[in-house]
Amino acid sequence: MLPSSTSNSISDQQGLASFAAFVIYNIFFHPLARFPGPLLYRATRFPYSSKLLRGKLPFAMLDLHRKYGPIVRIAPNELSISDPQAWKDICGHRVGAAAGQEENAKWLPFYRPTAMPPSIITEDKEGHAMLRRQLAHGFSESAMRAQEPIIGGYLDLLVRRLREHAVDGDRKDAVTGLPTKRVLDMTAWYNWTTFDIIGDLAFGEAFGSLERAKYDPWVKAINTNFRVQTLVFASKFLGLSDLVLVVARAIGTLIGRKDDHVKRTGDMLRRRMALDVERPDLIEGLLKKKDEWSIDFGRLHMNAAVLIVAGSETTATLLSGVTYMLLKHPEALKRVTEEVRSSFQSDDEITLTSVGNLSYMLACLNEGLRIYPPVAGGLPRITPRGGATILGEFIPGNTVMTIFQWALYHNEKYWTDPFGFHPERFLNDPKFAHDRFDALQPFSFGPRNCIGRNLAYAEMRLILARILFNFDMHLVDGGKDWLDQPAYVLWDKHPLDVYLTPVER
Ligand code: HEM
Repeated sequence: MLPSSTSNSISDQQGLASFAAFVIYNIFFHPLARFPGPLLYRATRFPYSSKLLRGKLPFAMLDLHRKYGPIVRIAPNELSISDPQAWKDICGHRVGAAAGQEENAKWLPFYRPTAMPPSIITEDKEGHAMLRRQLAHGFSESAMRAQEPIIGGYLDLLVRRLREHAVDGDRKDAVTGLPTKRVLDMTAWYNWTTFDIIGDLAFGEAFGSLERAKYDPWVKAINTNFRVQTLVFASKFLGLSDLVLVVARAIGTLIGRKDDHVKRTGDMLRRRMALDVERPDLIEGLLKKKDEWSIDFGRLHMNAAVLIVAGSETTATLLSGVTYMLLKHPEALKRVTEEVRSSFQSDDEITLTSVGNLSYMLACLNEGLRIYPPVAGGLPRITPRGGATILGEFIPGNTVMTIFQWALYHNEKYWTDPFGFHPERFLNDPKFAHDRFDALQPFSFGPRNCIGRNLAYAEMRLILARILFNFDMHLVDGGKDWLDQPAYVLWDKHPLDVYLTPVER
């Protein structure tokens, strides 16, 4: 029998040899070998995983696309694709030249790195089509009109709570003699607002965050959960068993709390189901025809939870980003504030219909979506077994393909001054005539695009209009670059500290 040190060294050598063979295969013989990219990215998934874990992947993609062009091999089996046409080719409806072609499915190791039931986001084509049909009514124009009073109630509450919190009634400023201003983290306030709204629209009751001016623990856990999912996904490729262990423990502790959350949201959903009236909310479509098609409570619950996550964090992120960009650009802030204040005499004139006329504010929101897309990271798809044609190139089967929004929106090939905040680019300013507006798809594209797009725009316009109408805003730490944040799939947002001065009328 060999001594254990000798057998270890033999197995070490074997391990090394098979790793070397794996690397050589990836670089020279893999079906993606002809695609350009840095050697280390083509050879292994280490550089990708390391950037992903540090929240730097979308930024790294911009550098790679500048150097290698629109198709870059960023892992042995993955291409990053950065071109306006990519949306149609990868995510678009299978019509025209693509008619009859199979869809590029969502890449499940990324979307579901741990065992969890499927939701509308991760369902297969048939399951997705059915859920989408059932949910469509809740997101229709008429449903949104019916939801307006529900949303309006939370916006009244937001303005009231901000007026109460903007100043410290007990302390006076030594110079002005006025009550001392309080620092408000607008990121949190936007989060509380959108979570309360979507809680009501998906479960029939709010989380009570605005009322308490405090994060609900379930909401807080969502962010942690996103990061844990990223860790699990990346650590699998890195083969870091220690890290996986840490992750597993982290999940273990989370699961302890997660059981409470699952029970709580389950109870919320049961209460909503027990309501014996039709309610114009998002979940109604799934409940109404439940008897005609089979959706069990578990799937219903999962989809309600997805509505909460998809429909709140994203909208709050964009509002935080736009607020920051406006505060950094006083000219734009002045113009948008004037637009809002000259359009309305009182809060109740700010409605779904009337905010539709605020064209400069819409341009600010669109520029915000470009500079700070809420879904900054990539959402990978996989080609069908027979391959797919993307940007006129044949891509072999089982290739992972990803569009990184942040990288696509900051490439000077498609945008004039891509890092500058220029709302006028969306108002036909000739300076930006060559911009590729078709590149901008913050809500994704095709049959699996965002079903909540109109609701998101409605919320963003209503919330921003109410804030600008009621408050003057100043950044607390004017010089800090708030946009310098880690980007995973979503952003890991810093607090956005602002002073608010209520406008008296
Ligand atoms: C600025 C705000 C928003 C942004 C940027 C955004 C972005 C996106 C993106 C990029 C996707 C595609 C996900 C994928 O391909 O895997 C998506 C899907 C989805 N979003 Fe949004 N979203 C926003 C607001 C909302 C709102 C308010 C809701 C309301 C509940 C919502 C509900 C959904 C749902 C249910 C899906 C899955 C749709 C499907 O698979 O058919 N989103 N969103």
